[in-house]
Amino acid sequence: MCSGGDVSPEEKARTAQSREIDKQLRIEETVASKNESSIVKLLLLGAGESGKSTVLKQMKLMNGAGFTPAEIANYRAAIISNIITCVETLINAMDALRIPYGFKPEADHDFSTANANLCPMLPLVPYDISTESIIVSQSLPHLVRSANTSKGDDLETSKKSVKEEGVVAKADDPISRAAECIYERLGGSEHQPYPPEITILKASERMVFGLELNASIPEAIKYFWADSGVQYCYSRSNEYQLMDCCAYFLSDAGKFLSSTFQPSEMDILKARIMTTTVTESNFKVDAKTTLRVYDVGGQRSERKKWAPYFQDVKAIIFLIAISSYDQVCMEDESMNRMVENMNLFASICNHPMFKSTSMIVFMNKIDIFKEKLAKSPISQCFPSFTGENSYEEGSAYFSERISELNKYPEKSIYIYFTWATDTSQISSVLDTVNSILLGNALMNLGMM
Ligand SMILES: Nc1nc2c(ncn2[C@@H]2O[C@H](COP(=O)(O)OP(=O)(O)OP(=O)(O)O)[C@@H](O)[C@H]2O)c(=O)[nH]1
Ligand SMILES: [Mg+2]
Repeated sequence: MCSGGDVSPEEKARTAQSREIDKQLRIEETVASKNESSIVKLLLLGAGESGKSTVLKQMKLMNGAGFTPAEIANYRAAIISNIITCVETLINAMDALRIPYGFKPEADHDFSTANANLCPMLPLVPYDISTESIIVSQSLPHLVRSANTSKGDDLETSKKSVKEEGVVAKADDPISRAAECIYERLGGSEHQPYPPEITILKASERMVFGLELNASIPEAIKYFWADSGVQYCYSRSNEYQLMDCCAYFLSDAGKFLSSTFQPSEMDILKARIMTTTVTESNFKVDAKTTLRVYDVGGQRSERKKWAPYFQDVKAIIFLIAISSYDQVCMEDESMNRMVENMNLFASICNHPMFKSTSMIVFMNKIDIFKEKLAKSPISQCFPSFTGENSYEEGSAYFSERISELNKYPEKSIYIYFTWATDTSQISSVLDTVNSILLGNALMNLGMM
């Protein structure tokens, strides 16, 4: 046994070395634990098609990550699929809404003229608002989606539940009635004299259409999209389920369907792929901090996958398509999309796990919202809206409706109006969000 004084120089060196290693390990542990705590976890939540994956794409672009060749190829296939789906949807909607090809909504469609010239089977009563409901219920009953859409129900609106508040009625005006009269007179869906281009599209099997890209298809789509009846049908797209990228892709289908086509960043931002798996993306924002972003599927069937990601969340960006106020849900046609958004937001915002989680709301798709306001009054679906149908008043109304859902007075809700497919608009919003999330230290890093 050696006493303290008898320690050999080798022994001393080994002890010193061992101490040094222990010290080093402690330093590494501290650094590791510091690294761990610098992961900022952010969830992108919201109903289907609200724009979550589009915001994630923008974050990737802003971070300089771009898209890999495999991703680009995947988006090219998605764009072809989006085009096919949009054409199929519109063809079906033309029959469902009873609109003939070539229909011109801007023509003189005075109801009495329409009766006299196009619909001899109908009684020749002059158009009069007081007889409107009788005429509609006798001749066009299927245009009225449900009993509570009739005009006499206005007095009842204050008693309606949240779900009933967002009732989306089918168009019921002289133009839609004139379209239907002509459609019926031409033989309904069975005997319509479809133009040859439409016949090509109707006859194309989905797979053949998608894979072979038959040379006549792009020309047929060009003709189809230019058709005034199809354009009128498109203007009523809130009455059925149509992708928001429809006009972007169909207006230049020839380019997108060409075999040499390579999608640009904008094409990829516009492409729609429904999310069915939760994805995790990490963005290094500085030497110590990583932003970990989770993108989830927003359709009802996808929401059961959300809960496992709720632990230790620093912030939630909740997306709401503000343009969806006059649309119904894809998964439940009796539910207004905006009402669905509000219910979903309330359940997330007031979840006990998110009592002190920063809640950032993106009221998204303001570009579509602005366009819609001109023809679709907010008050038709939200009778408590009594303002002017302007962007300022409409956005203030929905912003207030969202804010008042928060039941935690100590928690702030940050609301932004976004256009997720516009890189410069969303970048400036994300920069502001950056300062909320990470503080000034992480500003000017070109990422959140
Ligand atoms: N015009 C316009 N289109 C948008 C905007 N934001 C998203 N879109 C489009 O809306 C469609 C749906 O967007 P996604 O990002 O896939 O929606 P999501 O919330 O991820 O949908 P799920 O994955 O089903 O939950 C895509 O075609 C987008 O290009 C916007 O601000 N304006
Ligand atoms: Mg998605």
